[in-house]
Amino acid sequence: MADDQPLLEVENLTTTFSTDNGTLTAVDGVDFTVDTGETVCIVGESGSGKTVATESITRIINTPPGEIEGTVRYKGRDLLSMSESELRNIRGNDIAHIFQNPQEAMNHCYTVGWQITEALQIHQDVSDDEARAKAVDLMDRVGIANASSRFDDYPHEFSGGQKQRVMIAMALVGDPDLLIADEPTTALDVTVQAQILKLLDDLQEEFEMGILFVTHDLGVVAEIADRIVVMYAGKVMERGGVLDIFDHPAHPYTQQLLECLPEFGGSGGGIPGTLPDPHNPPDGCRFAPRCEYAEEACRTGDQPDEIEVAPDQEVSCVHYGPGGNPSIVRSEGLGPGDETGAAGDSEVGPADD
Ligand SMILES: Nc1ncnc2c1ncn2[C@@H]1O[C@H](COP(=O)(O)OP(=O)(O)OP(=O)(O)O)[C@@H](O)[C@H]1O
Ligand code: NI
Repeated sequence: MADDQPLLEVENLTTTFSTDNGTLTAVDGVDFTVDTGETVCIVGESGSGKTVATESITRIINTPPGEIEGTVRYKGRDLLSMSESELRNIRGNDIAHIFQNPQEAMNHCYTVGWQITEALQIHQDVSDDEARAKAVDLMDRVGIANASSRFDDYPHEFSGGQKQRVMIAMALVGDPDLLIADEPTTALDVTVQAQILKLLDDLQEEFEMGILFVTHDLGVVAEIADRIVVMYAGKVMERGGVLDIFDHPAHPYTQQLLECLPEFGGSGGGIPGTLPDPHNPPDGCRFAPRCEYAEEACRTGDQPDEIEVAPDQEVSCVHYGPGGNPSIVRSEGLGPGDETGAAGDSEVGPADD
């Protein structure tokens, strides 16, 4: 792999579904990259297209009714034009997924150890004894205490956090270079959530994985992200390094997401209003109907091209574009020194490590 080539490179990804009410565009021309060893978080409200975008990468969404277009390169190889059998080889081995509900992903009728062993033997030609030893080792590495004695326990004998640890162990069997994690801690209580995030962070270092992490929770993002991609209604609104986005969010949507956080003086509630109908999105910026700064220019044409507003920080907003006046948005946005609590000195701010 060339040094300058990202581990994962997604270009103009567009995923549509045919429904009884016509065609719905869940992901609409999205670009992003993930490098080895970095964590990229896709954030946005429910229905933004985060899951569909990540599940389009390895084509685990059903087509039909879905249809995926664009380019998805993994180590330079285009996954979208790959045969199903080649792709099956990539899934699990090179790219692993973990999901929100470990409950649903597990088989209740088999022991946890058996399930990890089974996953191992799909990927590696190892004897039963070797597979068992490796499974116990993996259980140990994901922090399951007394792994060898827990091997023959059934899923219901594990707590929610332990089940997610088991799912992570199963994801690691093929020694993946990219881990796609879709809200893996959302179903867990806050303490367990923090433990799982720490585990992923440790494993990332150990296994040198890139992580593509989906969440609607900016508190989680602050903990783990290197870079953030903010999605809204199938489009990318803003992207940048986590410190930059928390310190000086440029898009009004990003600003509002941050302002909702209790740590930033918000109520913890959501942004007023709802997402547009994905069958019939509005002209112009998708967020314009809910944006307090929206002007006529925001409601015409397509989603604005992304403009660089700081090194490696880009925003899709008319106010930053040609003829726009960024101070309209910036002046009332969160920024360093803002009295409601700038990211830099708030507890939710990302730890710089
Ligand atoms: N199989 C499907 N058929 C039709 N529409 C779908 C399908 N899967 C997803 N969608 C639609 O695509 C859009 C994006 O959904 P997606 O699940 O990606 O959102 P999300 O950002 O992951 O939200 P959440 O935070 O709730 O998980 C939504 O409007 C959703 O209803
Ligand atoms: Ni989702």
